[in-house]
Amino acid sequence: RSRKTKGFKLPPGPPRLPIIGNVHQLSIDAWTTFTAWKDEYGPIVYLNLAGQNVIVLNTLEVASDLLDDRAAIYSDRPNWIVACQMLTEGLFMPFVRYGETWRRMRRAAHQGLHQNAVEKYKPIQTKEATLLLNDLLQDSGNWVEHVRRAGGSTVLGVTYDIPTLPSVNDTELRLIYDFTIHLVNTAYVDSFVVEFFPWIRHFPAWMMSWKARALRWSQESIPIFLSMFQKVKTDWGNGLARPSLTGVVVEQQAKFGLTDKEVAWMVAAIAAASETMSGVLAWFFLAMVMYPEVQVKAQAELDRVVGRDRLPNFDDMQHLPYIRAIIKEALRLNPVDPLGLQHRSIEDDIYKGYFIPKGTICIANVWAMNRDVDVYGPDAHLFKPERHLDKEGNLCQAFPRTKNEGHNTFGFGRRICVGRYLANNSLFLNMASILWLFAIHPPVNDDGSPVKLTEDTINEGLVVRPNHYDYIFKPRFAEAPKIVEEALTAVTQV
Ligand code: HEM
Repeated sequence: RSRKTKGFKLPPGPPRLPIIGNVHQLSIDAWTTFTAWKDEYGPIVYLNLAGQNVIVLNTLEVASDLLDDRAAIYSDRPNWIVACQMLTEGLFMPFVRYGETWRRMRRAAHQGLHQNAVEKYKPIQTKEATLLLNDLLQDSGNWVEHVRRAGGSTVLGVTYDIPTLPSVNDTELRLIYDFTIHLVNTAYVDSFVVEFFPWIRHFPAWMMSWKARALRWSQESIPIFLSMFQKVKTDWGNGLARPSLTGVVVEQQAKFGLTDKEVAWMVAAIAAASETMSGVLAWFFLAMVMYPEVQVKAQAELDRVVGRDRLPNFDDMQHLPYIRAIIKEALRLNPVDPLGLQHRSIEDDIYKGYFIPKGTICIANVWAMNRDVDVYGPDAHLFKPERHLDKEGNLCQAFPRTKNEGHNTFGFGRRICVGRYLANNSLFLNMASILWLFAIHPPVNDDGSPVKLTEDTINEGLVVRPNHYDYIFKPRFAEAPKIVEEALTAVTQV
């Protein structure tokens, strides 16, 4: 402890046990525990996880003060032994430590995904949104697979210029999906204890079945990522590739100073983000049936602006503020990542009279911030798109420090989600098109009674989704399926 920090206390927190500290108090839905602790201990809660200092940031004020305003200190990631060191060679972008390699990756990713750069991906997003409508028309019972396919196919199209993937079981989609799920599960569940007792990692693989398994699939996945990247690089060199994120990076690879292996990992991390999109759409469907008046209002806006002779498109975006407010509300009320991604501090710090030691892991309780009654009012727990609109019905920036989003679901500071513009565009076109085409009705039991809907969650590791429900999708008007069919012919001919 330096002289500067001497005499300052750690933030308050729950009592700890010897050796393990607060480890036993963590659960799969830790955001509910953290939110309860907010009332007891305040906006910053200190935990000790078997010697590791952790702070939970429960309000936007403290999270933004530290992770945004003091980003030079709070932009590192925890040094996860399994996820970072053992399985991804320290190169999986969301886990990469704050330093030169991350800076070079981030610059390259930004170049391909900033607000203007994502314009060039709109044709891919339009095609995928139309395909999704058609899939839902043909077979709405499998809406989860269709939504997952569309999200994955969009992101893989954007990253590797891969043509539309027809099935959720397509090889590339499965690879990315399995890789991410394995990574998250191995890192957070199977090998959890290694993070707190690092010497366990040296135990032989036969004593820890996850270790052999994890090393095997990691070694199998890496060459596939490299070959997907190499294909785009070769096509780009031969003038065969269409616009893609990998293409953008390959074109300026020397400028970014990234090796082939670093680009391959960076792009794989971006492709792995596709699951987030299907999670958000799952929450959107639930909101549309739990709040039918919102659905009706959105469809009135679509009828007024788009009409019933064509599908919505990106040119309609600025004229559909209510739909855009629905996107914000879907991301706010039930964030797919209720605890964001952990940051880590690289220097001792003093904040609000508390000592925050160097190396502290910072967990942003996004769920609590997005439902904070001091920010969103007493109806913070309700799905209410109007909160993002002014009296004239135009989008307004009612919630300072949320980077014009109206929520905190894309994270903070220098590590804020680099794919957020792409994600917002895809969410817009999917939500607008689905609401244009379908009236979404709540599921019913075999005896015709309504199924009880709740906001209970399923934590899949990478994303937190609602329980599965069999919604009923009915075209809103007789000509709609024909219009979708014509639009499909047009986009698949491009
Ligand atoms: C609605 C969907 C999405 C949500 C809710 C989301 C959320 C997040 C969050 C919370 C973070 C961590 C921010 C922090 O550390 O404070 C993050 C990081 C990241 N996201 Fe997203 N994301 C989404 C979609 C995407 C998409 C579509 C892509 C790629 C095209 C993407 C690529 C990334 C990458 C590469 C990082 C790591 C950034 C870094 O560590 O510097 N995300 N995302």
